[in-house]
Amino acid sequence: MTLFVNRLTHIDASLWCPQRGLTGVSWQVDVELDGDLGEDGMLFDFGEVKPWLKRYLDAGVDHTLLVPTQASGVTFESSEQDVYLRATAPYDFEMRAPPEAVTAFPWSTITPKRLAEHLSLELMRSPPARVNAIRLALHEEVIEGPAYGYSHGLKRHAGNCQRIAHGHRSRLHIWQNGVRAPLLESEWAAWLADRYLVDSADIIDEENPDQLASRYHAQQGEFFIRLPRQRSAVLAAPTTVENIAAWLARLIAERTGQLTRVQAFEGIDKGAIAEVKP
Ligand SMILES: Nc1nc2c(c(=O)[nH]1)N=C([C@H](O)[C@H](O)COP(=O)(O)OP(=O)(O)OP(=O)(O)O)CN2
Repeated sequence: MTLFVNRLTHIDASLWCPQRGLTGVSWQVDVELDGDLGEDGMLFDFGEVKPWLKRYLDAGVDHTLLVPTQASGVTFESSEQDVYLRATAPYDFEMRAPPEAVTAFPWSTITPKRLAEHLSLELMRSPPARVNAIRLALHEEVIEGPAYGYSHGLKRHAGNCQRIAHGHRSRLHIWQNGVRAPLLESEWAAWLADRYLVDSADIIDEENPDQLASRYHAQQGEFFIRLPRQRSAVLAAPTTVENIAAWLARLIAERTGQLTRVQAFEGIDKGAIAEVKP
């Protein structure tokens, strides 16, 4: 017997991509379980499937930076105290963080399919009662229209969003004077794609003006990141989705002189709306 639950939860993370660099991802998670029925006629109570899988993902890959340690140009060092990542392609990148902020794989590239197979195997090391096979599938949300992936960290967040490089793949909706503005949506989504969004308060001095470095202390420990300034976007506030929506609405209203409303998503199905008069 096979039990399935589609879109059971989602993973929000960042990925070190040898072609694109730091990339924000959001993957919907589907699961199939093979096994035998119990006396209650169930393979595994649906009410328990979600907490079981979410607990595992939240304690693992979710809200981490996924690193393919065999990718060309990648140096990865880990100790009990912290992990250090240096990459040289497609651009110079450095990150230091507590170990739980990173998930490293001895691979040259990370794809949703390969990651799903790996997670399925790992879950099978300690399967739920009566389950004899686990198959996860990870896929991007189907988005008609513009979408962009970004990475960030929220140092004041009490949970895993404090991690300096986790990300999301998000829709972007823009209205001007009450009318959807698809051209602006495409332009701004393209500009935002694969950027690192940073609070100006967390930026530290860099000898090289082309580089941007950010350092902060949060509940989980010390975080540091450095990347080219042109791969970043600087906000004068923490990079919550509320502040991202307000920042974008203000920028677009100023540049176009029109009443602008922005619905910014943080990953799948949630976000914030801000409206700014020029
Ligand atoms: N009001 C806000 N709350 C939170 C924000 C925010 O911008 N505004 N941001 C975050 C984090 O950035 C985080 O990445 C959001 O992740 P989320 O998917 O909400 O995390 P959870 O695992 O807690 O949520 P699930 O729906 O359970 O996956 C947090 N809060």
